[in-house]
Amino acid sequence: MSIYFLGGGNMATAIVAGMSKQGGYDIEVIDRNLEKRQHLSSCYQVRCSEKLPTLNADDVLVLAVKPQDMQQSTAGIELNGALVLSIAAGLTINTLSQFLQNHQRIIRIMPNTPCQIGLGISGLYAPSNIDTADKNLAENIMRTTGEVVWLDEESAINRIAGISGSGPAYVFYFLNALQQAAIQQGFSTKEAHQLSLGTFKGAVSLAEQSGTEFVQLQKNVTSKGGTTFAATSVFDQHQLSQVVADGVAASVARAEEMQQQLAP
Ligand SMILES: NC(=O)C1=CN([C@@H]2O[C@H](COP(=O)(O)OP(=O)(O)OC[C@H]3O[C@@H](n4cnc5c(N)ncnc54)[C@H](O)[C@@H]3O)[C@@H](O)[C@H]2O)C=CC1
Ligand SMILES: O=C(O)[C@@H]1CCC=N1
Repeated sequence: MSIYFLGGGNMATAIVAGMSKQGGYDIEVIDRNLEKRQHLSSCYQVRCSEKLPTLNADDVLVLAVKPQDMQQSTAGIELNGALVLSIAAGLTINTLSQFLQNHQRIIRIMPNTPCQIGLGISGLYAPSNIDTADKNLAENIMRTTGEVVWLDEESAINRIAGISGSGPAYVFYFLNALQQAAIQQGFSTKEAHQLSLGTFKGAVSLAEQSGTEFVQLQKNVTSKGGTTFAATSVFDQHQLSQVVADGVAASVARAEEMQQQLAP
């Protein structure tokens, strides 16, 4: 059995990194970009090529090109019954099946970039025609990259994209904002980076290890009339929680809109 990746960009590289670290998989990445192929084959135990070969029924094809490139990229593929795992946002099983000559052995996955270091979290959805062996295969592949959550309905893929799929970008956004604020307070760029990252690392590990609710952990930092309260009061005035919820809703709405636009 070989695992083929169609597209060797950011997300495919993150998954390949996780899988390579665990080992035991025969992986081939297909990318039209020479630099990407050179990067992948020099960093990981993978073969790289420009064109997908004819597949066998026991192979797995991971569709990892941009949603807008999927139809063109999959034209003429000879699957011969291979299992297809699609990580693309906004492309339903139905749409993918139409791109792939009515192929029916398709599982959707919504991963995220921390898969690269084995700390990803991926949502998986399989329609009712998919058997347990295929589900286990998909789950085992994604477990090499982190946590796995099975979803009961396909629409949940759009919703999980707005939380954990896009989520690392939200965290980096806040990290950068904290770094910029530290620079405004007179710290060097390097110090500001260390302070922001160290704060996140410590807070996330504390939340994980203590198992305490996030709200309680926030209270534990916040002295009455103190400095934290002064900061979080400003966040509340700007309704930062609502801003986050609106951002997530916009992400989910965009996935739904892409679904409409990209359906044949
Ligand atoms: N980046 C992320 O955090 C996440 C991305 N995804 C999904 O993953 C997919 C890929 O996204 P990224 O990796 O971010 O994009 P990317 O642009 O980094 O990678 C796409 C790759 O596909 C290659 N490509 C395009 N057409 C091709 C073709 N016909 N044959 C061979 N290679 C071709 C490009 O050269 C590029 O390297 C998307 O469908 C996206 O919705 C899902 C979850 C998270
Ligand atoms: O931005 C995107 O469309 C992709 C899907 C989830 C994360 N990145």
